[in-house]
Amino acid sequence: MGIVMGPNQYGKAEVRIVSVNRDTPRHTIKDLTVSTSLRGDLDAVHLAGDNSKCLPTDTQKNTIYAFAKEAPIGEIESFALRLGRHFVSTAEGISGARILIDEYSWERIPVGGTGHDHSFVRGTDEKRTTAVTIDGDKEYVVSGLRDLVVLKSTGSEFWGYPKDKYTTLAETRDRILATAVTARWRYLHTDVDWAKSFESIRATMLEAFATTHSLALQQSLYEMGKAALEKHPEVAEVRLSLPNKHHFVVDLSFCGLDNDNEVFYAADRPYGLIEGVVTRDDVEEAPRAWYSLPEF
Ligand SMILES: O=c1[nH]c(=O)c2[nH]c(=O)[nH]c2[nH]1
Repeated sequence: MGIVMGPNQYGKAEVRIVSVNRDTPRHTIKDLTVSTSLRGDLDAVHLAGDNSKCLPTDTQKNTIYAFAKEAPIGEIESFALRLGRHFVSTAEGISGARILIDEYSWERIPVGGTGHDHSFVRGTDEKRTTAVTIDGDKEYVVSGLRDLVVLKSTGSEFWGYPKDKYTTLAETRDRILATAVTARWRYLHTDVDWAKSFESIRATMLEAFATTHSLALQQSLYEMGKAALEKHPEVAEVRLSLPNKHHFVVDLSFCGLDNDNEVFYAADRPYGLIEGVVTRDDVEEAPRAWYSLPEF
């Protein structure tokens, strides 16, 4: 019997970077959290502490900052591909890289018609995300979003489920349906207008959430993924993680009042967690694209 080193990766996690484009007096900003992970011939550092092929995580961090200065960051997918390709092509023994980026939204402070030139207000909590994986000569881009909070005040039912001696939930033909969408979708190639594709997939999933008369959050999940795939041939699969943000009708009978789905108690936990993969049935699976990704 022997003991061997299994799969591993290493890098700098959660590098915070804010980049200001000052080319004109009307500045633009990018606010990102970037994580790098390198993979490859790393037995020596694990087995013997031999660092000769261990590009320091500190250098990885510096590379992120330098790359942001050497050329415009652009879309997060392009920046992640630039970084990943750099590490794999220049670092000895490194054959793979995973670059994770979360982008935070800033909006111009609404001063004058088009907003202030260099003053911004943090947008919503929603993050745009990408996870780029380079594995030898293969490249995978999985983009998405997190914390997109949505709610339907009607158009949602939940009934017809099995009952047993532990069941207390009442069937409902009308309830609030609310969730914070985490979605990631895998692109089939890298020849993509990343910003346009992101905006359209987001809008398509929102429309599907709104227009689906939901008999279960699971059904809404499927409809959201399906709508995105139908409209976006460049996408192979969509993975969704949807916490069911329960809203309970408050019993106002103690003071003789009816409550016709007007006053709710918004519970923060526990919550149902509805997760699923919506995929084309004619594409190859890509487990490497998803390996060790948060939430999936
Ligand atoms: O849309 C729902 N799906 C469930 O699986 C579930 N379970 C539950 O208690 N409420 C709900 N709602």
